[in-house]
Parts: sequence; C-alpha cells; structure tokens
Amino acid sequence: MADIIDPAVGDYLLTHCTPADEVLRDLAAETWAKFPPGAAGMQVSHDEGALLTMLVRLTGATNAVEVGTFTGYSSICIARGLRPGGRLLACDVSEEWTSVARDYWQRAGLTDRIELRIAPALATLRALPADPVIDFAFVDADKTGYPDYYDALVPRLRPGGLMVFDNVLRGGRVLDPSDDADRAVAGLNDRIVTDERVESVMLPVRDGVTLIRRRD
Ligand SMILES: C[S@@+](CC[C@H](N)C(=O)[O-])C[C@H]1O[C@@H](n2cnc3c(N)ncnc32)[C@H](O)[C@@H]1O
Repeated sequence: MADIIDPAVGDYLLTHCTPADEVLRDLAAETWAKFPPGAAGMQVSHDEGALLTMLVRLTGATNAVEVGTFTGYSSICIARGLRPGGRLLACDVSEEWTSVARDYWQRAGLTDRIELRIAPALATLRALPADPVIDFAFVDADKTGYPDYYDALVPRLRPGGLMVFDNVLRGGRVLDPSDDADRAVAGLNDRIVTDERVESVMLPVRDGVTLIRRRD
C-alpha cells in the first residue's frame, strides 16, 4: 500500500520510536524472504506496531481481538501490551501465513496469551458473546469486510475500549474510491463520524489508522 507521507520522512519515523527487538526484526526479515512483496507488504510497519503496543498499554487491556494476523507482527505488538493474564484472539483464514506467526509467538514467549482462530473473521466475531467485554481490537484484514467487522465489534467493545482500523486512507483513494475495497472503507469512514456510540480520530500513520473509542 502506498505511503501517504514522503518516504524519507517515513524512514525518519521508523528510526524515532522504540526500536524493534530481535524477534520482531527476524520476523520482518523472514516474512520478506519467504513471501512475495505483494504479500510481505501487508505486514504492519515497525512504527505502527509500536503504536499498537502503546495503545494497548494505555487502554489497560486484558481482552483483545485482532482481525487479520498474517505472519504475526501486529499480534506480537498487541499481546506484549496486554496486562498480566491478558489474552488476544487472533483471526485469520490462512494456515500458511499464520504458521509463521505461531513460530514467532513461541519465540516471543506469547503462546499462552494468543489464541488463533482459522475461519472467516466475521463468523468468529459473530460467535463471540454479545457482552461488551472487549478492551482492544485491531482490524487489518479484507477491506470489503470492514463495515461488517465494525458492526460486529462496536457492541462488544466495553465503554472506554478502543478499536484501531488500518489502511483507512487506501493510499489516498478514499477521496475518489475506484474499487469495492476503496468504497467499503470510504463508506465506513463516513459512517464512523456520525456514530454516536463512539468517538474517533483518524491519524496519518502509514496508510492511515482510525482510533475508535466507545463512549462511556
Ligand atoms: C494485511 S494482512 C494482516 C497483516 C498483519 N496485521 C501483520 O501485522 O502482519 C491481512 C490478513 O487478513 C487475512 N484475511 C483476509 N480475509 C480474511 C477473512 N475474511 N477473515 C479472516 N482473515 C482474513 C489474510 O489471510 C491476511 O493474513
């Protein structure tokens, strides 16, 4: 996905947040070595991962959900921010990609914190209890599914809980959507700002992230 800021500034950002540890560096290197750029490029960047860890910590989360795990970078960042005893439910459809994630969860000592559910994420989310008990959710999967993920997650988010949606700018194409994925994300972006259940802010981090907090 095209960066929306000057690449040189993007590189500067990468070197001005808490550095990635060896596990995350090795995971990024293995992902790029093993998969074609079109797939490897799906991985969240290091600065976005650091942002996720910080947001999870600031939320004091113990119960987190991720939609779109791939090889595991963002899941490690989320799981590391959870309070002791916290759990992350990681949703994906790919055994192949998430087998890399499993290896790195092991290396990071996070296997007791992360449960992987291989199934279409919407079915997984809809099967969760309807109670508002989720503290933190990160959505980074198929873009046409974003509106449904939002609708499944908002009622399950506790008051004060936080959701993060990735790629909300679609390389800037939300201004003039050209395909179904662009239209789905642009439509959801418009809907979120009128949803009185939540407050939100869109940040120009990489391809754009929206932070959505359920009102108290
Ligand atoms: C952009 S990647 C996620 C990147 C990941 N957050 C990371 O940091 O590496 C999108 C992932 O969503 C998964 N995905 C696509 N459609 C899905 C669906 N309907 N349900 C669950 N996962 C899906 C893909 O298999 C892929 O691993």
